[in-house]
Amino acid sequence: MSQEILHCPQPFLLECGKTLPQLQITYHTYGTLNAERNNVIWVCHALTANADVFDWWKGLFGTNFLFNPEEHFIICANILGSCYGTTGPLSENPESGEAYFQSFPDISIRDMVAAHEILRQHLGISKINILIGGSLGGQQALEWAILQPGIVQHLLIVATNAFHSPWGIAFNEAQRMAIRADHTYHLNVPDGGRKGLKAARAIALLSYRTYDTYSKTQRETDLNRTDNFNASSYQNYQGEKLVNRFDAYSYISLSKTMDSHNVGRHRGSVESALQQVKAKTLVIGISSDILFPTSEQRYLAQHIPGAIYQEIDSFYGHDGFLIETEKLTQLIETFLAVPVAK
Ligand SMILES: CC(=O)SCCNC(=O)CCNC(=O)[C@H](O)C(C)(C)COP(=O)(O)OP(=O)(O)OC[C@H]1O[C@@H](n2cnc3c(N)ncnc32)[C@H](O)[C@@H]1OP(=O)(O)O
Ligand SMILES: N[C@@H](CCO)C(=O)O
Repeated sequence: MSQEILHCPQPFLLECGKTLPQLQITYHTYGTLNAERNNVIWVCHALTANADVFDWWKGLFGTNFLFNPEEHFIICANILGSCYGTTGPLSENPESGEAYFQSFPDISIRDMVAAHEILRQHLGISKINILIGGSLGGQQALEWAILQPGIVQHLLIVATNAFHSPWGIAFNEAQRMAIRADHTYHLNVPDGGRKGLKAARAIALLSYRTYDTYSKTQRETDLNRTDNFNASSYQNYQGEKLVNRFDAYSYISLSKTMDSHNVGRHRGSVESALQQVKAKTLVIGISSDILFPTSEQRYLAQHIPGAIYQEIDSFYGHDGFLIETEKLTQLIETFLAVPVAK
């Protein structure tokens, strides 16, 4: 595995019309590009993950797993706006000499893809054999396959959508309200908004799991308890866990990126945008996903030419895309066994 940083000193024009004076992209690679240059797997990560896909998507990625460095050249870049080494709200704005914090400009999924494109060209990669992502990662992968239809050969998208739903936006807004209600967020300091972020993650967890997951994992065994329930402690623990590895400014920036995801923007319609995809596409839904319900993936498969839809029956809800790696492996292996039509 190698971790690298690409420094791009040129201004980076964003979809909103503003410009970042410079860009830094942190990325990981695993394995080596083969002589035919046809073994590239590019992973687009979700909201709070990072470039180390072997750490957060174990079971699908890693030695002895389907996507392994012996066979494949695997690339994963930290996304624009995040806090794991790529330019984001805590990066220094070279024009002011201070971190951006709330002044970080609005970014979009297309901007994230534009940053991936810079890295792809820097690495001299002309074809991506497999482009994969779940959730916000799937939104990027889909946009990329529309923007650059000639480059992606296989598109694997999980628990994602063509445009973010009012339901999803409402969840994100509730989380941003929690962060903005924390007065420290408005101080524009690196640990500003920690309490708000903790509450935001607790809200988000409700959309990543289900009634049944909570009933099973947080069930009370003490009949007489009237306070300090397991479910409460779990919400606090999960909030604290995120606060210890993420910041509120990146969180708000990335959640707004998810809200504005819409492949139809400036393309006439969502359906005609999806028609642009040339890659052989597998769309996977998760039966218990309440955040990105399976109707969204069925819609994708209906409008992406030749796409195949498969569903994972999972107990875990939306985060099943990170957990159900055996089921994902089976579906993907079967899908890849059919060669791409020439
Ligand atoms: C080093 C890193 O973390 S890098 C990871 C980067 N993060 C990502 O990429 C995001 C993607 N990952 C995720 O979202 C998650 O890790 C998932 C979905 C894969 C798994 O979720 P988890 O939070 O691990 O599982 P789950 O919801 O079952 O929670 C288990 C945790 O809650 C704790 N917990 C469970 N019940 C309770 C409770 N009642 N009270 C307090 N804590 C509790 C467990 O002890 C466990 O703690 P641990 O994470 O310290 O081991
Ligand atoms: N659990 C995921 C978000 C859901 O897509 C993450 O923290 O990145």
